[in-house]
Amino acid sequence: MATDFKTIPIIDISSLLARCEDPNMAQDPGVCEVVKQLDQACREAGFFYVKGHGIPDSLIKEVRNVAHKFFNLPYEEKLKIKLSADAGYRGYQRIGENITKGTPDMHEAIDCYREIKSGMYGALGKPMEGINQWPLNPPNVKLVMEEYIRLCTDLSRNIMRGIALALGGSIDEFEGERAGDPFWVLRIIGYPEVSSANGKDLSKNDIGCGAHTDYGLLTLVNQDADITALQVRNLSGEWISAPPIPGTFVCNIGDMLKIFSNGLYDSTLHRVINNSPKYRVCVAYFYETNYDAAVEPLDICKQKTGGIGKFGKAVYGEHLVSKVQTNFV
Ligand SMILES: N=C(N)NCCCC[C@H](N)C(=O)O
Ligand SMILES: O=C(O)CCC(=O)C(=O)O
Ligand SMILES: [Fe+2]
Repeated sequence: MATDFKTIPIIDISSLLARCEDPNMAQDPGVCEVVKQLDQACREAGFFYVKGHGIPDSLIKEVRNVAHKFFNLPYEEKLKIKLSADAGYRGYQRIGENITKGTPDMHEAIDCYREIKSGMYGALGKPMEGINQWPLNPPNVKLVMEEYIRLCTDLSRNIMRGIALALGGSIDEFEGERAGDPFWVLRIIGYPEVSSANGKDLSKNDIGCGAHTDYGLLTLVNQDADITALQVRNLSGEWISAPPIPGTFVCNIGDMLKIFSNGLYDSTLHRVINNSPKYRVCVAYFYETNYDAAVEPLDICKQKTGGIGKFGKAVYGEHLVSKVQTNFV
């Protein structure tokens, strides 16, 4: 984030999506307009809303609906899919189990990752090996989430095509060894409401998720309507709210895109505070590079930023593992 933005822009990406399979898409005026807006949003805020994304609203709501049903179950039921290092950090974490910068977060969640078959990435992949622990109750979670992940993956790939053009690259800049085989992460998150009964007190700000950046390329946030809780930090340190807007996802840039773009785009700090009297659900989908991608500034981005690489090479899988290994109590 390079500016004191006060609001988060809304970008209608329908004309980008309509041309995404066209090899001459970069010449299309409608695509050019979306690309221009993406570039501005990524430079200024690192956050934007996408509308015209094509994912059915019924599925977006169903995803949050099954999440509410799961979090409403008794603790013993939720513990049946408890997260552990042995399960590849997949599964359910209770409120306070996730830690951000040393402070327990006031959220519970189910973490899911693209599956890694045993030995697939050698020692690099080992900590994340495991199969996802989908709840059996409510019964349709796996089915709904797998369909949702499929659509979010397609959508993200297409947004990344627009971002590739925005950076002055070719449309397939983030294909192949970079992100042709994207690793994805799904976090199904619940933030308790404000009430003295669960230890939350109106007079203090309990942090649902402390200030952090996301780890990969792009995040798609599907948040409950009517509760404003997500906040994004601008250059002077003010927290700008990202309220839910019907028909949109909140979309933000992760650490790997910051490196690829040589800092032209930043992975903006954000946090979550649910000060409402209602339990809040958010389902965050993270589109990441190939698990074993070696990420370094793109030449086209170095040229735009003084010619010198500002970041060394990072291996995405190492970055992810260093995070998950310190994220839990
Ligand atoms: N995969 C992602 N981005 N997860 C976001 C969780 C952020 C909080 C985490 N404890 C942290 O400190 O990173
Ligand atoms: O709950 C939200 O709105 C965002 C959650 C988030 O930032 C994350 O899980 O990385
Ligand atoms: Fe985040």
